[in-house]
Formats: sequence, structure tokens, C-alpha cells
Amino acid sequence: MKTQVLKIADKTFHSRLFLGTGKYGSNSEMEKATLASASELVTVALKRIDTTTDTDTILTHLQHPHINLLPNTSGARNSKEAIFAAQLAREALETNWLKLEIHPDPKYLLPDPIETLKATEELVKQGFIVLPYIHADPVLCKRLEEVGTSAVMPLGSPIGTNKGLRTIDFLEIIIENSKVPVIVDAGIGSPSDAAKAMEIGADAVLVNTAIAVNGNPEQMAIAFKKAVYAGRLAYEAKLGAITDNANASSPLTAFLLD
Ligand SMILES: CC(=O)[C@@H](O)[C@H](O)COP(=O)(O)O
Repeated sequence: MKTQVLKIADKTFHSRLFLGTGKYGSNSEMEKATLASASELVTVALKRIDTTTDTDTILTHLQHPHINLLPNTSGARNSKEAIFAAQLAREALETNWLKLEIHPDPKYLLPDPIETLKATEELVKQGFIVLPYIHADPVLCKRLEEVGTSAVMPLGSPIGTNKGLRTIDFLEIIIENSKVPVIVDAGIGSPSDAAKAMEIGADAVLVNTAIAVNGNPEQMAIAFKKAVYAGRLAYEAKLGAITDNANASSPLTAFLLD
């Protein structure tokens, strides 16, 4: 059974699992896991792109017709650095799609909301399709919509922590109010975290660490693929209401009258 396709800006996606490409043991391991996941959108840090050779680079391993590249500005500490990185990425990868990441603090890698809003506004004016990585802040999401963001990418928990959906209450508010796709990004540590994000109505999830550093990335990628599919299927079918009182599954009357 197919789930609804996801539309972001000018592209449609059949898979709602987006992947990072860092932290793998090798490029070929990354390629195998990415293909196993069936992901159609993968993010690549601009600083990891080697333009001096076209052999065995991260990019050569991502050359598959169904895979779209989403360059990211990881390492940028403010809007000026992010805008510069975005322009280099557009030149190098010939795409105007961008995952905007501005995290000046090296310990928690938390995104700077003020610089992110400023950079989004400018990059949209410059013709970029901007997908900003942000804290799970419903107010910021609205401000980003106003300046033309194409999606929002609120965090579940800090990057690389595998702590799961620590921000779930705020993710639910964002999902309820968002007019653009909501992609839960960062901290998703297990397939069940990904399924939960999809069940509450996230449009997609982005996962890196939990797959890349696993002993068997290919198998874990398949587990995430199935979890994202299951979570979305359940969301579209609509989950049952949670109640305080018990409700018997079969009638109790006949037994009580005997
Ligand atoms: C690669 C990338 O974009 C990460 O910065 C992203 O936020 C994923 O986080 P995890 O590594 O926690 O999955």
C-alpha cells in the first residue's frame, strides 16, 4: 500500500526518510545504506565536498537518479557565513536547495534562531529553497513561514545524541499550525522514534547518526525505512483515541448474567 507523496517546493518524494551522509566508515558503506533506505533526499555538508577529484568522493557515491542532494551549511556560526556557504554550495552542486544550519555553540550544536531567521529571509530573496534546522519553536516556525521558508526542520533532541523526541510537545504544536512541511531532524535514535514522529503527523524525518555509526548501517537503514512507512501509514489511517477508562474488547453482559 502506498502512502501519500510528500511535496516540498518543486519536488515530490515517495520516501519520507531523509538521510545525512556523515559519520560512515566509508563512502561505499554510506552508499549501500542510502540505497537500502530508499531515501530520495540526502544532506551533504559543503565542507566535506572534494571538488579536486571526481573519483571515490562522497558525490560519486550519491550519483543515483532518485537521490536529490541537499547541501547544508554545517559549520556556519552566523548568517553571513551561512549565506556565503550557500552560494558556494549552489555553485558546486548546481542546486538551489539548502539545509540551513547555523549552530555557533560546539557543545550542544543548538541552532541560533535569530541568525537563522535573518539568513532564511536573505536566501529566499536570492532564490534558494531553504529548509532551516531550528529548535522546536512554534513561534519561530511562523516567522520563518512569513519570510518564505519551504519547510521547517525542528530538532527532536541535540544532533548526534540519539535521545529521541525530547521536544515532542512542541513538535505537536508546530505540526498543528504549520503551513509548510515539518521535517523532524536530529537526535532520532531508533526506528521507533522515527515512527512516533510520523504518527504525530511529521511530514518527514532526517536521520544520520543512528544509521551511520551502527555496526550494520544497511540493516539499520532498512529498519528506519520500514518504521517511517509504518508511522506514516498509521497517521493516514488515524490512530484511535486515548481514554482514561478501560473499554472491554468483547461484551461482558452474558457472562455477568450467568
Ligand atoms: C547530517 C545532519 O544534517 C545532522 O546535522 C542532522 O541534524 C542529523 O542529526 P542526527 O545525527 O542526530 O541524526
